[in-house]
Amino acid sequence: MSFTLDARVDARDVDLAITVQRGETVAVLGPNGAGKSTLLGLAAGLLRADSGSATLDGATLFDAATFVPPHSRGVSLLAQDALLFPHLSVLENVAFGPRSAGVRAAAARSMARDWLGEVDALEFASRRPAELSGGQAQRIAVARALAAGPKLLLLDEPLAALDISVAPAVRRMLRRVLADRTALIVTHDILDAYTLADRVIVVDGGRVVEEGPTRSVLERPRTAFTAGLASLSVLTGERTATGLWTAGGDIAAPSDLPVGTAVAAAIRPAAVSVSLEEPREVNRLRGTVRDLEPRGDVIRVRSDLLSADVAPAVVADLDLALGTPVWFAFGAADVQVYAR
Ligand SMILES: Nc1ncnc2c1ncn2[C@@H]1O[C@H](COP(=O)(O)OP(=O)(O)OP(=O)(O)O)[C@@H](O)[C@H]1O
Repeated sequence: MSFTLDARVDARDVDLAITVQRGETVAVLGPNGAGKSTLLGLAAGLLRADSGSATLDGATLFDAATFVPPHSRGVSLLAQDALLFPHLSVLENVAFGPRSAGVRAAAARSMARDWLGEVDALEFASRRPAELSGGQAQRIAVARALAAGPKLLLLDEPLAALDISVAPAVRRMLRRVLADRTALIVTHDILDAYTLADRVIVVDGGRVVEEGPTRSVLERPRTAFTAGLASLSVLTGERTATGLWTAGGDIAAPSDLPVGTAVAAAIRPAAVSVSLEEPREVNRLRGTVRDLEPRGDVIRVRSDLLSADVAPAVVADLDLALGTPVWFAFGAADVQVYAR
C-alpha cells in the first residue's frame, strides 16, 4: 500500500477515504464542487483536515497529532497552469527542487537535463518561461515536479489549459512518465481517465460514490454523473427471464444474472435509432426530445431516459424539435446489463 487518506473537512462537507497502491495512477472524476481540489489540497498539505489521517509509504503525512509541511511530504503537485519561476531559465526551474534538497549545482543541473529529456524538452533548457508555449511550459512543469523525486505525484487537470492541438502530445508524454508512478490525477476529460489511469474514483458531494478499474467504472456506470461522462444511457430496473424490467418498459437483453436482481443497463447512443412511428424492434421505448446537441457529424437526441446519436438528415426528415414525442429502438445485443 502506498498512499492512504481518510479525512474530513467539515466546512466543505467533505469526507473522503481513498487508497492509491504503489505505482498506480488513479483518476479523480466528479462534478464541479465535488471535492476534488480539496482532496489534492489535503494530500499536498495546502489544507488541514478537521479529523482523519493520511500516510505515504508508511509515514504519516497528517493525523490528530501530526502535520508534515508540504515541502517535507515527498508529494509534488502539478497545477493546471505551469507556474514556473519567471526569472529562472527552464533548466534552473527544473534544477530548483534538487537544489532545495541540498544537491550541488552541477549535479542538480545534470539531473534537470535528464528530466527535460524525459519530457522531450531538452531543447528549451536555456529559455525563460515567457518564451514558451503553453504545452512547452507544461512539459517543463512536469519535469520540475518529477525532479523533486516525489513518492506521490498530484496532477490537477494538467491538460485543461492547453490548446487542443497540443494536448494529445502532452497526454502521450504523461502516459509515459506516469506508467510506474504513484499518482492522483484530477480531470474532467474521460480520455485522460482511459489513457492515463489504472483506476478511477468518482467524487460527488464530498464523498467517493464510485471506484474501480477505469473501464469497468466507465462502461458500467452506477451514477448519472459517470453515465453522462461516459456518454452512456443507463436504465435501472430488475432482471427478468428475458432481460430487464424498467420504468420505461420491458427490455430484452442477454445476462447471466438471476431473475429479480436489481440491475442497470448501459446503452451507447450510437446503437439507438429514433423514429416517429412505433418501430418493429423488440426494444422500443417512448420518449420526448429534451435536447438536440450537435456532436461532430451526428446529433445527440436526448430524452429523459435515453439518448441517440443520429445523422443530421434524420433530425431534419423527422422534423425533431424540443418536445417532439419519439420512439427509441435498439438491439438486445447492444444492452449491457450489470448488477447495481
Ligand atoms: N477555499 C474554500 N473555502 C471554503 N469552501 C470551499 C473552498 N474551496 C472549495 N470550497 C467548497 O468545498 C467543496 C468542494 O470544493 P472543491 O473545490 O474541492 O471541488 P472540486 O471538485 O475541485 O470542484 P471543481 O471541479 O469546480 O474544481 C465545495 O462545496 C466548495 O464550495
